[in-house]
Amino acid sequence: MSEQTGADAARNVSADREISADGAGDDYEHHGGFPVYEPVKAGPNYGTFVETFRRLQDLMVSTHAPDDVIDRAIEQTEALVELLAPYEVPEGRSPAGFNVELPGRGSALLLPWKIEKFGEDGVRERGMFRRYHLGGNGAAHGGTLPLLFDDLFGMVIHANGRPIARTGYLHVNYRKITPIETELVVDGWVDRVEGRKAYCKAELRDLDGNLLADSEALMIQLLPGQQ
Ligand SMILES: CCCCCCCC(=O)SCCNC(=O)CCNC(=O)[C@H](O)C(C)(C)COP(=O)(O)OP(=O)(O)OC[C@H]1O[C@@H](n2cnc3c(N)ncnc32)[C@H](O)[C@@H]1OP(=O)(O)O
Repeated sequence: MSEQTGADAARNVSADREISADGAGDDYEHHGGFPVYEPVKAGPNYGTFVETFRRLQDLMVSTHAPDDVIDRAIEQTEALVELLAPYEVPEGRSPAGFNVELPGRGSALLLPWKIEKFGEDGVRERGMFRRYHLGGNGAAHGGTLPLLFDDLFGMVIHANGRPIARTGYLHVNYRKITPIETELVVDGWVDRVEGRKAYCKAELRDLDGNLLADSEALMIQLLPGQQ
């Protein structure tokens, strides 16, 4: 059995399919009208940076601080904005989203889940919905599940060796309450392919194997030039 972790496998697949900056030697149809991205490697403390912000996001929605504390928080946040703003870069040049060994690949937008398996037969991720993702009464906000599934399906397409695709539709069945702050597992795979259309499926389960939600999506391969 391979000792490769899911993140290793994801990194290796990306490296195998790495393409030169001008796209030379690459089947252009592989990436439709997408620019050619070179993965941007995160520095050693980037994961801590993102995790600290995630903690801040949790606190943003779970505190009721006095006005003077809010005033100090504004000051300190403004100082952070001033610190980071000079380093703003165009799409594709930030480590956010490119680092498969980090939860949510290092993007604060994505759910902080880690890749456990990354193969042609599917992708598995493990993680939690956090306080930031609360909908009501202990359950994850219903809008956060499509985010998890949609990003997973993008990975499923990549892991399956298919050209870049966009989501045509995404359907979610909410079967049971999805709790926050509880470790969960999601599995996604390509169910069938019809030309440009890949029909994908996914299941979100708790660690007792209970099905919390499942999803089906149509991922449509981009044509050359399609954004
Ligand atoms: C860096 C990696 C990015 C990874 C992306 C991650 C996933 C995402 O979140 S993508 C963002 C969300 N999705 C979008 O914004 C997509 C917006 N839509 C589009 O851009 C276009 O509709 C696009 C490109 C998907 C397809 O357009 P187009 O090439 O004109 O395809 P079109 O001819 O209409 O449809 C192709 C086939 O799919 C079918 N189809 C298209 N949409 C649907 C739908 N919603 N339901 C059912 N079938 C559909 C069509 O009927 C057609 O089938 P057939 O070939 O059998 O006749």
